[in-house]
Amino acid sequence: MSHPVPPPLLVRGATLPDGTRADLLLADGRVAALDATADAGRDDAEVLDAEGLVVLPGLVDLHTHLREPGREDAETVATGSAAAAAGGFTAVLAMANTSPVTDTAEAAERVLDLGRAAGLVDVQPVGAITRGLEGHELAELGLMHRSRAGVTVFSDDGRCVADARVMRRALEYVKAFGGVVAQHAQDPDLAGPSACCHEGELSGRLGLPGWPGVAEETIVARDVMLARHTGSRVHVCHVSSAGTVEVLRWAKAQGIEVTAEVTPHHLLLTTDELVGYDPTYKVNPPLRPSEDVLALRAGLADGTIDVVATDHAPHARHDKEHAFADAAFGMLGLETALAVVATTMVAEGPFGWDDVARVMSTTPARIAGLGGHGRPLAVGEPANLVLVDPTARVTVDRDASRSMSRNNPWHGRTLTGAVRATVLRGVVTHRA
Ligand SMILES: NC(=O)N[C@@H](CC(=O)O)C(=O)O
Ligand SMILES: [Zn+2]
Ligand SMILES: [Zn+2]
Repeated sequence: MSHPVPPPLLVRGATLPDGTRADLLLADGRVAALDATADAGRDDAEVLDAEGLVVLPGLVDLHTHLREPGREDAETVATGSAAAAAGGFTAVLAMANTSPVTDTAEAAERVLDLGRAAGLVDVQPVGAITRGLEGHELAELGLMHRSRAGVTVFSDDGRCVADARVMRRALEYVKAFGGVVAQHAQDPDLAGPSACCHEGELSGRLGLPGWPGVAEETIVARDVMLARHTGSRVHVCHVSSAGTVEVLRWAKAQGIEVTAEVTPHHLLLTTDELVGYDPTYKVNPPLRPSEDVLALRAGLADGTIDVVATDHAPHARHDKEHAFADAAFGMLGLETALAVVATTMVAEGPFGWDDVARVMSTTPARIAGLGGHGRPLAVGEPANLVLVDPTARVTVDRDASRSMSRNNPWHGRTLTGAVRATVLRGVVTHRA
């Protein structure tokens, strides 16, 4: 595909993640100059005033549900890409639980092409681990990897690969080409088919069937041992419990190849949200008590949890607006992720912006093997970046979303930090 060459862009007066100030000249899709006088001799450059703004490498989301094909009433690749760009992302991994499931090379290439047609972020398909997400027969892992889509991340997300033998085979298979198996850790026997929130005192009071953190922890414990046994890489999706953080800490100390993500909602929201039975807060894994939230923040701060991933999960009104027990699981996340991380980990936490760049760009790009993303802001690197106003206070309005769906748990909340511009290969994909 041929792209028109974007005009040169001068990002003036930005603060780099390490706190230093610089001008960045972007030309031919790359960082052409980076210093205090980058504008010298480039009168043709369009100027982006970045005074007071932090510049980060474009964000990379390891866990996005774009719903196309199959549920274009909830989201399309185009609307999800627009939401991603508005959230500061330049690349997203599109989960495989679409209809049909992304379990063939053709299906993966179709998602890749839809992403290219939308043109706002790089959409990298995740391949299913098993055919139809059924948990039994391995999908075409090798063919998906060798296809134009170059799939390296495989996940049955939405469902847990409960059969240890299947998980072992998947790990062995992807090892040959350096792939990674991303697990939705939820033991179906321990969690039960109707579980819809955290199992605890509150679920009893509300009369809702719950599932305990141990249903996640036992799967993660099993999977890290399978990763050790096979010498392959496992990634744990949306960690929600303190016990899982302990398992991960132990596994990493052993040198086991495991990485893990936490979602913005699990970093800030707790079971307290459930008292009003609002299905917006129904999500898998469920919101947990504040002890878990604090352990997740500590795990992210000390590197036990590697990345923040959104698990952006749009749902149409007719799937979400039901009694709590009957509503779909999942909540939006792309447009608010950076602000939630800025609020919980920077404004009220131990993170610098270099840490944000690490957990939302550099490390997710490395886990997914996305060469052109998560690169340092340096001369010669692809011009993928986001400009952030670090002190802006923004009250979230779900109706201002680019997503087609409205299941936004942050509606009406005021967060610190706002995305002002997103740039993909030198082209502005979002400006606010
Ligand atoms: N997180 C959710 O509650 N739902 C996700 C599936 C998933 O991430 O497990 C979805 O596809 O809607
Ligand atoms: Zn999941
Ligand atoms: Zn998910």
